[in-house]
Amino acid sequence: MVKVGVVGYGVIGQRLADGVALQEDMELVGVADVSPTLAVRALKEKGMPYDLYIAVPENKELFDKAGIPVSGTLEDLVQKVDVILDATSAGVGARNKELYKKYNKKAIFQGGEKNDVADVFFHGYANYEKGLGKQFLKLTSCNTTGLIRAVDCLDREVGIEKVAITIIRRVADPGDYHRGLTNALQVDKAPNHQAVDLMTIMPHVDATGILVHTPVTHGHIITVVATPKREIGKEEVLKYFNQHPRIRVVRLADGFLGNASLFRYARDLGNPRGDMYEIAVFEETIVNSGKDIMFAINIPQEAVVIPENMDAIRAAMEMQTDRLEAVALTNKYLGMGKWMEK
Ligand SMILES: NC(=O)c1ccc[n+]([C@@H]2O[C@H](COP(=O)([O-])OP(=O)(O)OC[C@H]3O[C@@H](n4cnc5c(N)ncnc54)[C@H](O)[C@@H]3O)[C@@H](O)[C@H]2O)c1
Repeated sequence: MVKVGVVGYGVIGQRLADGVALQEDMELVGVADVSPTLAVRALKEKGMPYDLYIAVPENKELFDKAGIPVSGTLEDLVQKVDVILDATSAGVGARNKELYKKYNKKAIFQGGEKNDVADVFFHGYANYEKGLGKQFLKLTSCNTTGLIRAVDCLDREVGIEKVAITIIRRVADPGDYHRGLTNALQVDKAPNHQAVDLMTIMPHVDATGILVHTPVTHGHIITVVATPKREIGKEEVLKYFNQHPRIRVVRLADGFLGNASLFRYARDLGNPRGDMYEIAVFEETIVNSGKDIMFAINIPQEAVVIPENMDAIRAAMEMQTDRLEAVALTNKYLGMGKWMEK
């Protein structure tokens, strides 16, 4: 039985571990990672089918806190195995190599490492013989692995002289956050800073909230549940919003279905860059919940703060001492509230 260790229990490492466990002539001694990642937590929840070793011993406390049993350090694992499958984040394998060398163990690195990490750049079908007996092998990347399978298949049958390829590459794996938000939402801890900031400016209002990042660029949407000091209905709320030159009430029924409709409308208006200084309230979202009132607003993030910046100049420079006079001037010069003109 060849004893194998998997270092880096991420997207590839988890699958490598499962793969080794299925080989009847190999024994998976364990897997190693640096911290209680979600994959490591899932390993624990599955009942620790594989022993876990930690690559950064100082992080032991994090594993203890998460109740994840640890069988030793990466160095312990390396000593127990014949060969390591290193599936750590690109570039880390080259550093780990020193440890594998120290104990004279063989290691196989993944596509993210530089080619010079290994003695041979390896593909099971195309150059198996080149890997024979070598200490360090490096696998091809996912695309290259598949590509070579196909080209090698034909090459062995008929001979191939030339290939030209186009790669349409997926940008991230499911669940990845490190390449930005791709098909993913990201939740922040509560209270969100907007609620805290609101209380700084309006200390008489108790505010809290949750923020979820979403991979879109044309504006934020905020839902607000407000508890008024006296009962207030939709009509009254609408009346106040309708009177405000920096708040535009729009209707779903008119085609304002969300942030993108407003962005397009701003472009149709000929606004530079599709900017909108005003927020929009979606009329059909205004609803009572008991004595609370709830509604959704659109925030055009690129331009919405411009008017308040103009106001700040007015205040700082004491251009106007009266608030309404100041904001009215800002609004006038920015051409705000045109939609209110009948
Ligand atoms: N994701 C893919 O589709 C894919 C396909 C083929 C090849 N690869 C290659 O596989 C390798 C791993 O990629 P991945 O997508 O699995 O990455 P990943 O980020 O999902 O996993 C890497 C894991 O290594 C751990 N790690 C980081 N430093 C470590 C250290 N010093 N010791 C132990 N563990 C450590 C991380 O915590 C993480 O769990 C890279 O070389 C990558 O280029 C990835």
